Amino acid sequence: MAHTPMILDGKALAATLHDEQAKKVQALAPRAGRPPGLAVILVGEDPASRTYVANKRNACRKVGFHAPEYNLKDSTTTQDLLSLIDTLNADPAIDGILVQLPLPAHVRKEEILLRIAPDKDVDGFHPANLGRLVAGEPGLVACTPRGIITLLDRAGIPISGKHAVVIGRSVIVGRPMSLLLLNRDATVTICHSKTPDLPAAARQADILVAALGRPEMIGRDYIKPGATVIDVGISRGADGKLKGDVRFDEAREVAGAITPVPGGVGPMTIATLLDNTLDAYLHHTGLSSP
Ligand SMILES: Nc1nc2c(c(=O)[nH]1)N[C@@H](CN(C=O)c1ccc(C(=O)N[C@@H](CCC(=O)O)C(=O)O)cc1)CN2
Ligand SMILES: [Mg+2]
Repeated sequence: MAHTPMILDGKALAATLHDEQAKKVQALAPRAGRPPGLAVILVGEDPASRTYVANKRNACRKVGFHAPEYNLKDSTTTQDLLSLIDTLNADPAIDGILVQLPLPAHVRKEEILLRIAPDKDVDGFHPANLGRLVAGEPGLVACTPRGIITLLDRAGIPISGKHAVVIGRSVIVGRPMSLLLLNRDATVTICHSKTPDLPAAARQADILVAALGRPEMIGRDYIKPGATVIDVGISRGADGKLKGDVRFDEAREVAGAITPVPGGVGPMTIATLLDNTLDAYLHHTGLSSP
């Protein structure tokens, strides 16, 4: 009989989370006298970024957030963006500020991310929040890795005591992912382009997180039978189809559980952005979760 892994359906879980978020907004907004507010900033015309930002704004509005959108020209300067962030930092209707990445090359990204008030940093990219994660203290955590933890938890996949291998060391995914897994008592190996014998390192994993950004690089030989495989990669092939970093058809024959692309990690990133904004809203209003 063919082996069938558990499919970790991020799209379905994101829809459930959005229902839960809408109920929380309904319960909390009358007490706070305002809904949660997320400012969504896009600079330039990158088509993928436009799609993600539209999806974020639509998700926010569906659950009842106040979600002003700032679509800025590619020629926007670092100074223009800093001024906008200062205004939003001071705006009591705004709980979270989202600056979609990548920014145009002429914008000084580090300066922008540093300017966002840490308590409104719903992407978790500010050094203050990264530092809290390193220290194992509560703070806002990057959406993709936090969303992956939620996906594992809701699927009942244990983390404590497991060996997790994270391929990729970006500040957006690989590094915070490794720390979140470590904070949940996994034994964590971080791999990257200079890791010798990457397949052998990956085969140690009970939980394998592929976030290297190389389409369909991870095949059967990287996966221990029964492992949970989380595919963070997303790129569009010449045929127009979305591809992950994992060869899904090979991986499904060995993995115990696996995320599809699309419909796995991506929708969880957006659902988690809303969870982070709700956390910031609770902090700002002094309310507790219903
Ligand atoms: N400020 C940020 N910038 C970026 C982040 C981020 O978390 N914060 N992450 C990525 C892009 N990203 C969110 O912004 C993102 C990527 C993919 C998806 C998603 O839902 N993907 C779908 C497919 C969508 C499609 O058809 O293209 C899926 O996987 O099913 C959501 C968010 C970089 N920038
Ligand atoms: Mg730059």
